[in-house]
Amino acid sequence: MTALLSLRGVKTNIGRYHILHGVEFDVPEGGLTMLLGRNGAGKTTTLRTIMGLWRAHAGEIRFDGKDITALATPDIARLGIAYVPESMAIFGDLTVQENLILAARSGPFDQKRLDWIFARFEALKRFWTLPAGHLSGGQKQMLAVARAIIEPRRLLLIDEPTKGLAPAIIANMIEAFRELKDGEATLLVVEQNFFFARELGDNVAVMDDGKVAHCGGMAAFAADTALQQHLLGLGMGEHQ
Ligand SMILES: Nc1ncnc2c1ncn2[C@@H]1O[C@H](COP(=O)(O)OP(=O)(O)OP(=O)(O)O)[C@@H](O)[C@H]1O
Repeated sequence: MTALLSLRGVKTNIGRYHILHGVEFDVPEGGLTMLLGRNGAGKTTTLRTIMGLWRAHAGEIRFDGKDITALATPDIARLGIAYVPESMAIFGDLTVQENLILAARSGPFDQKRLDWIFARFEALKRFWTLPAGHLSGGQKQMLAVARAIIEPRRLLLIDEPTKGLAPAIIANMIEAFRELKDGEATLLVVEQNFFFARELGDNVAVMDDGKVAHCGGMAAFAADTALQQHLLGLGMGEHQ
């Protein structure tokens, strides 16, 4: 399978701290790659570096064969890459509707797509005209994901989408991500919820101390409790 995104020898410093020490992995086109690792391993920094929000000072990031390492964030977004940060990038003073209007950059909503989002994240329909700042944490998370998928994207970078979500909404998110990855998009998802990771991941890259320590298929990783113990501290079956 060809790689839609590939990182080679990526090093990122934040101020005087060396955070990424030569990150290397591929995200195959189509399907979902899970980026796992202990707290502080460098997962968020990796997503931010791909998006140009931190600058890689060494190495190379290629998207669809093009070197994007030195591009500015808006130019990276224009190539069809969307990023949902852990801190939920939504506008609290604007309504749910206005948040989605701003995210739909190419014009009016595709009603079929909006209905598909409403079917999975019903609260967004219910609170359509409410300022987003009034939503619960989980509902804000739904809105942040909805903003990223309101238009078709080639690659979605999503940081901990299930954080603070009730199990029923996690099930809807699994369904939405499964449909996206089987259809138009490739996904790279940081996740701590191992049930979600195992359910959805086709591939996995596991970070440890600013590097990728393991990458491969999710099925093999999910079956290897010794490797999980070594890289994550706990087996995936122990986290539910
Ligand atoms: N703005 C910053 N200034 C200094 N150090 C930072 C900054 N942001 C992150 N770091 C450090 O970089 C390292 C990697 O952080 P990062 O957020 O990428 O890890 P993570 O794997 O996403 O962790 P978590 O699972 O806890 O979110 C950590 O040691 C963190 O303290």
